[in-house]
Amino acid sequence: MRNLVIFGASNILSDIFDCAIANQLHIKSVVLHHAEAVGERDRSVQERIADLQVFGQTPQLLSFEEFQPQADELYILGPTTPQRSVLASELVQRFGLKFTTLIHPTAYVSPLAKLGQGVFIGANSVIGPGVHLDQHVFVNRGVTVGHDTRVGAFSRLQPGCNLGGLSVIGEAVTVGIGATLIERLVIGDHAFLGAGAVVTGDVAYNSLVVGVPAKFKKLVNQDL
Ligand SMILES: CC(=O)SCCNC(=O)CCNC(=O)[C@H](O)C(C)(C)COP(=O)(O)OP(=O)(O)OC[C@H]1O[C@@H](n2cnc3c(N)ncnc32)[C@H](O)[C@@H]1OP(=O)(O)O
Repeated sequence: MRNLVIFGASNILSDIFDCAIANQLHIKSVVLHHAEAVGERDRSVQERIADLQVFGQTPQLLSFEEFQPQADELYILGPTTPQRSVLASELVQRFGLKFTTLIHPTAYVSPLAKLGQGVFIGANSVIGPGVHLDQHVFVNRGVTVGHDTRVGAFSRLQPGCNLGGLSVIGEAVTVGIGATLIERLVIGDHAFLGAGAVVTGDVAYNSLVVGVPAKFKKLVNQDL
């Protein structure tokens, strides 16, 4: 069994656990690089780790300072930690880490798609031919990405969103839960497409769009 080390915690940590278990990986540790902010409707990383006991898994919780790479480990970033790109660069510079891809066995990834390092693909997602997911893209459950669409580094595709073909999605973009994008769009870096939006036109960088059809709401400053 290969050992998985996860950097950063969030509410989607359990999805990474789930995918690791489905891939028969041993979840060795969760490394926190900043204090966890647990809101009153959240569950803590300790509670999530406790859930794993029934599978005989007891990952260690480590601080960033305690982490030292060991032989036979696979690495992946947690999905929603602040400044994921800064964390990834630091891990590469300090330790020369390479990140694994983690794909749920129920997902379909076209053999004609390309995945960068650190890409996560959740259960029942479908990645079409000619798609390119750049490094550390996080694809949640039940997402479809149409043929030849490119998704930039550190972007997040939330559950059940559907992306048409031939689009170019920037870096650190969030596509909200259940959003739909028609084909041939250009979405700027750090844009946020709200839950359930139907996006029928290009979106400028740092813009939040919401609604059906999606309209500009405000500027956002997403730091993924
Ligand atoms: C497994 C999981 O749980 S994964 C979870 C994944 N989660 C998501 O995808 C959620 C995505 N988040 C959203 O869609 C949020 O509503 C956000 C990020 C767009 C809200 O952004 P905020 O900056 O907090 O905006 P705020 O809530 O103040 O709303 C601003 C305005 O936009 C409207 N608005 C916010 N979200 C939406 C939406 N999805 N669709 C339509 N209108 C919306 C609000 O009603 C408000 O309108 P008003 O100005 O007329 O009052």
